[in-house]
Amino acid sequence: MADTLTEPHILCADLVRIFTADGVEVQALQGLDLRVEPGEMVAVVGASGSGKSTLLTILSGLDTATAGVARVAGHDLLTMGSRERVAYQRRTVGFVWQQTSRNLLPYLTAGENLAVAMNVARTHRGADRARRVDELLELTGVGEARDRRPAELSGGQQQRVAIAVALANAPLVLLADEPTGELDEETSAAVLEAMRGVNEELGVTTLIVTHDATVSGHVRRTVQIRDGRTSTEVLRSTRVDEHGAEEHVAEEFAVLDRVGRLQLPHEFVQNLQLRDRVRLALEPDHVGVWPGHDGADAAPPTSPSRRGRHTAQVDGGTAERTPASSDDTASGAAHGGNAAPGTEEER
Ligand SMILES: Nc1ncnc2c1ncn2[C@@H]1O[C@H](COP(=O)(O)OP(=O)(O)OP(=O)(O)O)[C@@H](O)[C@H]1O
Repeated sequence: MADTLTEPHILCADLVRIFTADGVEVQALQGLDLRVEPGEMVAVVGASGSGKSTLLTILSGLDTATAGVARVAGHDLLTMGSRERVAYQRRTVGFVWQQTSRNLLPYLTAGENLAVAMNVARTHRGADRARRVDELLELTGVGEARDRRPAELSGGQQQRVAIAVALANAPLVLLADEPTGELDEETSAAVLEAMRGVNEELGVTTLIVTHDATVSGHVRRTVQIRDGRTSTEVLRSTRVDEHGAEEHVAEEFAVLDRVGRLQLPHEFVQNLQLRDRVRLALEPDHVGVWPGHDGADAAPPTSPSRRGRHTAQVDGGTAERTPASSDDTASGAAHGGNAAPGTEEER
C-alpha cells in the first residue's frame, strides 16, 4: 500500500477497460483520468454507454481494468490479490447501487440490514453496534424505518437505508452507481441531499456515478465522462458580491490529461467548422485555435505576441456541453482524439 496521506482517495490515470464479446473488442474506458481528494464529493455524469458503470465496477473491486492506474485509498486495484480485494470491499469502500434488491436483504429490517453489514466488516460490537445503527439511520433521515423491512418502505426511504448500510463498515470511500435511478425528481433531490449531509458530517470521500445531470446541483464538482474518458468538469462555488449577497457560481473546465490532450466541446468544433486538423498559436496567456482548412480566411491572424504556431489533429469531438467559464470561446489547445497540442510543426 502507498502512503494514504499524500495521495488522493481515488486516482485513475490512463485507465483502460477493453471487453471482448464474440471476438469484437469494446473499449469501455479509453484512458480515463480522475482524481478525488479525501473528503471530496464528486459526481461523474455521462450518457448511456459512456463507461460510468465500468468505472464504478472497477473502483468497487468487482472488475479489473485492462491497463492504466486505478488506486483507491492506497489500494492498487490492478495488482491487488484476492485476500486484499476482500478486505478492501469489507473495510475500505461502501457501495450504493441503483437496485434496492442489490443493497438490502428483503427479509431483514433496516436495522438488521445494518447490523449484518457491521458483522461482516467486524465494526461496532454489542451496545455500540445498536447505537451506531440508530445514529446512521438518523443521519440519513430514516430513523423511523429501523424496524421495517424494505417492502414496507418507499423507494426514497430504501435508498436512504441503503446509504446507511453502505456506511456500516465505516468506509473511507463511498461509491454510488445511479443511486437515484429509480426515483422521481423530488425524491432524487432529497436522497442526494442526504448523501451530501453524510459527506459533510462524516467526511467520507463520495463518488456518485449517474446519467442524471441534475446531480451537479448537489455537489461541488461534476466530472463529465464521454466515450470512456473524462472530458469536462463543472466546479460550483459560492461567492459574496459587493453588496454582501451570496451568489452561486458554476464554471465549466475542459480536462487536460497528463500529456496535454483535451477534448474540444462539440459546439466549439461545430461553430468554427473545425475538422481533421486545426491551427494552434501560443499567446502570452492562452492558446488560440483556428480552422486548419486551406485558404487565407482560415489562417490565424498575425499577432506580434504570437510565440509559436502549430497544427494539431482534431477528431470532431462529441461533447454535449459548452464551457461556461471561458469568455474566450476559441481558446484552448485543440484535440478531440489522440494528438497532443503542437505535435506537428506548421509548415
Ligand atoms: N461485460 C461487457 N461486455 C462487453 N461490453 C461491455 C460490457 N460492459 C460494458 N460494455 C460496453 O462498454 C461500454 C460502456 O458501458 P457502461 O455500462 O460502462 O456505460 P454506462 O455509461 O454505465 O451506461 P449506462 O448508463 O447505460 O449503464 C458500452 O459500450 C457497453 O456496451
